[in-house]
Amino acid sequence: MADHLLTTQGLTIQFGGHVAVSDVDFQLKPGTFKSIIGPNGAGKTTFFNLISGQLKATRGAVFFKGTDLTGKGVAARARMGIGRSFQITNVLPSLTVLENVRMAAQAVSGVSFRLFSHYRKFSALEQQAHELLKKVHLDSQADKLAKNLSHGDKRKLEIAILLALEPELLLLDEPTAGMSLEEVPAIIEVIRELKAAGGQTILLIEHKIDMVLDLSDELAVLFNGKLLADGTPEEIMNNDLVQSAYLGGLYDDAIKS
Ligand SMILES: Nc1ncnc2c1ncn2[C@@H]1O[C@H](COP(=O)(O)OP(=O)(O)OP(=O)(O)O)[C@@H](O)[C@H]1O
Repeated sequence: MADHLLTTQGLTIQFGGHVAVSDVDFQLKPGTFKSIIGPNGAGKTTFFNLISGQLKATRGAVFFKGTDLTGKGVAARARMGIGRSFQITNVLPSLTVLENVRMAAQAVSGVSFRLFSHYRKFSALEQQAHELLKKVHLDSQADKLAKNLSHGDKRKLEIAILLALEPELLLLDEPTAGMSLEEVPAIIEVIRELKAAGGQTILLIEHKIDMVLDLSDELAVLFNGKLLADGTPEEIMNNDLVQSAYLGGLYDDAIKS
């Protein structure tokens, strides 16, 4: 376990009679880009919610850097370095793009509003926010109100806000969800550059199989809440169990999206 950034052991959650995540043993090495694939309802988002603390496991445990996260809430897990995006965008609409990121950077730096009036600290945070906006190709829109961004740009802003929280592990839940086809390449490029920069270990949920194969070092397949397979993209694509149980559906999803 020591070599892994994230481990789950027997991770299970039951909603009434339905087991949404079932006895999942999962490992993620630091620096890896791993994607979780699986058909609609397979348990992917629920698995993320169990890692980030939005949901409590019925059984089993999540370990982050060797620490058992049982009993730790969302905020404690975020402070430990787990940053998570959602399928729905999560930005403050009436603030500017820059303010959204600066507020997140401020929260991490612990600079209070009283001290915030201190010009040097303020400008350092603004500088940091601009750097983060550059990483997601949004710096030219820094002064725009977040609500006036396109959907695709809101998703980029959300990633910049997450990066401001300096996560070691980035959980990206379908970053292309709801995007127009024209918007997709830009977000893929942002994620590709994040991977190349190497600052974070990234776990991605995504239905777009081309994107997953293009970016991922490893793939995990969830099916009916169970971890069906885990390995390199090549191993997964050649896995008979995955082929017979799942890949038909995956391609159908990829074509529809
Ligand atoms: N809070 C909840 N209460 C009851 N059932 C839930 C809850 N959250 C998820 N489920 C159920 O758990 C199963 C897994 O859902 P989940 O959203 O994790 O799937 P998914 O693989 O992320 O699907 P998608 O690709 O469509 O986002 C589904 O059957 C879903 O209806």
